[in-house]
Amino acid sequence: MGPDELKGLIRTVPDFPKSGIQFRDITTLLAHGEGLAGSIKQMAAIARSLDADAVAGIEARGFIFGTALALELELGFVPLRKAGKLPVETIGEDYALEYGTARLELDPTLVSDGEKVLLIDDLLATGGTAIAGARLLRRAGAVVEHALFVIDLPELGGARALADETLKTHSVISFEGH
Ligand SMILES: O=P(O)(O)OC[C@H]1O[C@H](OP(=O)(O)OP(=O)(O)O)[C@H](O)[C@@H]1O
Ligand SMILES: Nc1ncnc2[nH]cnc12
Repeated sequence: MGPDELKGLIRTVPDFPKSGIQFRDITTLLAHGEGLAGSIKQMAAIARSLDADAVAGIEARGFIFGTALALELELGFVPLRKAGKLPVETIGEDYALEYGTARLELDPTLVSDGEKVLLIDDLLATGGTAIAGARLLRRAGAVVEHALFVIDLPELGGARALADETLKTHSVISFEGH
C-alpha cells in the first residue's frame, strides 16, 4: 500500500482530547492488515537509507511502529518510556506536546557511545515529544540525526523545531491543515 491509501485508513476525530484538536487516530490503520504491513514497509524503505545501528521508539504509539520496524531491519529496539515505568536508574526530559505536558525517561545503559539511533514515533505535531526523545538519547551518548514518523502535521511546525535541534524529519504521510 502506498502513502495515499495508508492516509485513507487514518481516522480523524475532531475535538479530542481537547476542543480544537483534530486527532489523527492510527487505530483504524493498525487494525487493517495491509495497512499495518504497508506502513512498516514504507517506513523501512525510508529507514534503509539512513544507516542506523538501532531504533528507538516513544511510548506508547511509537512502540508499535518502532518495534515492527526494528524487526524488519533486524536492529535492536530502545524504548523511551513515559515517567515512572522503568525499574532502573534513568535520565529524563520534561516536554510539552500539542495537547499537554509529559516526561520521557531512558535507561542510558541501553545505548552505547557513538551508536547511530533512528528515532521513531507515529506522529509529529509540535515536535516537543521527539525533541525530548532525541535529547535523552544524545545525553546517553547516541548519535541521533534522523527522526521518522508515520504522520507529519506540517502546520504545527514540528519539522522546523526538529531542524533547530539538528534533527532531520522523515515521514510517510502528511496532513495539510492540522
Ligand atoms: O509532536 P508533539 O506535539 O510532541 O506530539 C506528538 C506526540 O503526541 C502523541 O503522543 P501522546 O503523548 O498522546 O501519547 P501516546 O502515544 O501514549 O498516545 C504522539 O504519539 C506523539 O508521541
Ligand atoms: N493531532 C494529533 N493527533 C494524534 N496524535 C497527536 N499527538 C499530538 N497531536 C496529535
